[in-house]
Amino acid sequence: MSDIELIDVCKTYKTKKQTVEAVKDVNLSIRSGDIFGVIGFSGAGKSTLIRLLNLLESPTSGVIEVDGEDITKLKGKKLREYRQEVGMIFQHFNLLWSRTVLDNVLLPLEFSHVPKAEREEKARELIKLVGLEGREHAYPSQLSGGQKQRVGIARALTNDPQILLCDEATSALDPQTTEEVLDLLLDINKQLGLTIVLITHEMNVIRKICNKVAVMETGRVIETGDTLSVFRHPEHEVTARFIKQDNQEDSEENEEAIQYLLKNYPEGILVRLIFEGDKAKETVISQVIHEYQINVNILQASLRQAKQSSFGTMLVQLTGDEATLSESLIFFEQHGVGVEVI
Ligand SMILES: Nc1ncnc2c1ncn2[C@@H]1O[C@H](COP(=O)(O)OP(=O)(O)OP(=O)(O)O)[C@@H](O)[C@H]1O
Repeated sequence: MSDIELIDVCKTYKTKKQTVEAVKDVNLSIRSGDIFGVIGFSGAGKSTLIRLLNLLESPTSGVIEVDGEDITKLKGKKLREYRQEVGMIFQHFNLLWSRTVLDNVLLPLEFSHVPKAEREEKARELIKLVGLEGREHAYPSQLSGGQKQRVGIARALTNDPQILLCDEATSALDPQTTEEVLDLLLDINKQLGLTIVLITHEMNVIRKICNKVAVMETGRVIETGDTLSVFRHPEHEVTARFIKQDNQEDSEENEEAIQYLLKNYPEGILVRLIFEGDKAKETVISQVIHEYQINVNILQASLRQAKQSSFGTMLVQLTGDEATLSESLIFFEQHGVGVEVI
């Protein structure tokens, strides 16, 4: 078990020149087994939040409870025990370059005085779990970025943590490798029942593996909820910007293509429809054609994979008289289809 509850958490840094409210009035509920993503632009307060969770920092005010216990009050043995329950992986891996894969994974086990035979067995088991069997004696410099992060993950799991914190863990990796590392994190979440809290500035990371998301801006959480519903109905402009960035990175539906479509399909309106799952869209579109005197011209369609489900976007040209077009847009929304007029 590892439910995490942040209640009115604030962290203020005071320097000679200024006071920075890095984390401000944050309330979050992270359930055991969640993959909880925190997204925000640089300076939003993500790293501070993660440092509060692993107690590298303590809050200026507020409470952080893990399974009902206020961790900010922990001292001595209890504090050490809590720290063991929390594993962490980093953007730049933080491996020791003079040690082999095996020795890097062994290090935390040496610190916690696990008997020699036992620690070697444990390290080898974890190296296998992360898919690096056979590379035990390689040095970090001989590994690819994805392999280095796998070592980071194995090392983070040595003390059987309940919580894994990921600090921009895929930001230094190419898209293909990012995909592989995210798959591994999903696997670990499922196999070991770990709660994962990750911070990122990449919305595709959130979409692919997080079931919950919180969006931060200037220290505050401005939006939070199930990933799918946040993607379908972003309430805040910052969230919409992150989603747009994700759409543009992964599909050809970029600004240039839209300009081309607007120029070549000047009649009526150009609309982006957002469907959850892949099933209902044909039905809704044929209902619209049937009920309203409009034409629907499908220009582009894509299906995006999210953790809990898939969701699709479709770029369509709708032509007909203005009042009927407006009614048809309302019909789409009433049938659970997101509508964005371009
Ligand atoms: N130790 C510190 N002393 C003073 N100010 C700090 C300290 N740590 C962070 N800050 C300030 O707090 C704010 C939030 O920083 P934080 O690093 O948590 O944001 P972030 O979202 O993680 O951004 P980035 O992705 O750039 O690290 C920033 O204005 C930062 O300058």
